[in-house]
Amino acid sequence: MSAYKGDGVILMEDKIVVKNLDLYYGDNQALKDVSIVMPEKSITAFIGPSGCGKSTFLRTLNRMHDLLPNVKILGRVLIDGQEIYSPDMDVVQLRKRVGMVFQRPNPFPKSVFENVAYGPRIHGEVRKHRLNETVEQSLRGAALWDEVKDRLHKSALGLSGGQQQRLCIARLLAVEPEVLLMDEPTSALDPISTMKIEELVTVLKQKYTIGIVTHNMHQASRISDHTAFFLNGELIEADDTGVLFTRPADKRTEDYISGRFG
Ligand SMILES: Nc1ncnc2c1ncn2[C@@H]1O[C@H](COP(=O)(O)OP(=O)(O)OP(=O)(O)O)[C@@H](O)[C@H]1O
Repeated sequence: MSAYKGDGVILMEDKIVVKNLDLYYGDNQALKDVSIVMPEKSITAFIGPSGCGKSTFLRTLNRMHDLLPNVKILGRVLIDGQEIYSPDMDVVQLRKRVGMVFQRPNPFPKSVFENVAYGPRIHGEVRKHRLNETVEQSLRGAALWDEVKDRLHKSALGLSGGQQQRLCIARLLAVEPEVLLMDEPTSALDPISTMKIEELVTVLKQKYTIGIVTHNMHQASRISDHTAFFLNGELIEADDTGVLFTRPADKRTEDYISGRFG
């Protein structure tokens, strides 16, 4: 993996290609000329000190900023070669293809079943047997089925934090996404729940392209294939995780991963 520079050839296995991306919140530039590729069916971790733009970057990949006023975005984001900021992009379809989970699990105050069935329903599925199948497959896919199969019609808010986070992942899987974005998905969880999510993520990469923001460098080195280091809105370095953590090319990366700042 490399930080994408210039107009080179886009490889088939590059699911996401970002070129010269700038993002401004009003006058504050939060992303500066970011160019990177995210290879298909692999995990890319985004690391860097607080406020360096990791979450902002992740949110550009499914146009989450569309919902905020005063945000200006320049540059290009391509998914499967398609410009996601093109005016004819269907944003509802984009968010189905590129799903996101957040730091705090946010299930709806509905049953486990209804949480997972929600997405397929809003995309038009009404057949009961199809919904049942999708809910079961998605919960299995999120390694949650065995824990909830006897309480499908009870409130999702009665689940533990770790179970709620896996439910949020099941909710994404139910609409058959291609890319899963995770913004510090384990930072509110205990070590056992964290381990279960980490195991799950490494299984999910067989089918999905995954981007994960983490403050935990052990986590990044344990689970990711590629790591990107951000500082003050700039992408300083992106490389295979093994390389970035052992032979970083930039002194600032080395200082960060060795704990000298951040
Ligand atoms: N909705 C917003 N409106 C205005 N400025 C914002 C908004 N969200 C983030 N910022 C600013 O953009 C910069 C990058 O923030 P961002 O949350 O992307 O960083 P981060 O690396 O994810 O931080 P953390 O690790 O603390 O979550 C910061 O200066 C932040 O204050």
